[in-house]
Amino acid sequence: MLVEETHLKGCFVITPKVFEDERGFFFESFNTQSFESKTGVKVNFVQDNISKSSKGVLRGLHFQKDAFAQAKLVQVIKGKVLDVCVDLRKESSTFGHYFSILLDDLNKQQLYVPRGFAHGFLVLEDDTIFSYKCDNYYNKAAESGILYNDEKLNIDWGLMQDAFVISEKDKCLSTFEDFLNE
Ligand SMILES: Cc1cn([C@H]2C[C@H](O)[C@@H](COP(=O)(O)OP(=O)(O)O[C@H]3O[C@H](C)C(=O)[C@H](O)[C@H]3O)O2)c(=O)[nH]c1=O
Repeated sequence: MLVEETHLKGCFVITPKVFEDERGFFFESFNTQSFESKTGVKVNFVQDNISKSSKGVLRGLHFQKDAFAQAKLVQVIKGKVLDVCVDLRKESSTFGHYFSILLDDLNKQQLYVPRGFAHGFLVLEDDTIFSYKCDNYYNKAAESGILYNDEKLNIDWGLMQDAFVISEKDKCLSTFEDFLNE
């Protein structure tokens, strides 16, 4: 597997080694030993999530607060997304900066999003299945987030601006300014 650190420290793009033959393909979607040796990050994932979305759905930007913060290893099982993570670590030199990447079932790439980040994705193909591992349990009371189109974050979501499908909850998320003043 190839591991490349992004410009956001601790956030990695992982390209697994895929074994293809006349039957199809095989790859290790996670291996603790390989992950830790290549990233230098010790992680203990405790929860796996899967969501299915239609084209145009935008989920995020989400994070869990404080002790309930989650690191995530995200990937697309079927379809394609523009995946985005935002550095919300106030001591970080890239605080407020984001990284985006196209994840799909062809490149089979994964993104490791450390604790202290907001995460979201825009779905670019119908019936996209998104799967991710979390290193902390879901805690509804600790859920928080930032508006996907926050002016200060200025995330480039591409050309589909008017066709997004967004939950009422996500439409009411905080601005980055509000997050700063919390
Ligand atoms: C996240 C989560 C949700 N739920 C329940 C709560 C709701 O009744 C239902 C749908 O939740 P929500 O609308 O928050 O799902 P997403 O919008 O896909 O949220 C996720 O989307 C972005 C991209 C993320 O990175 C987060 O992991 C996560 O917040 O599942 C659970 O039971 N467990 C969970 O871990």
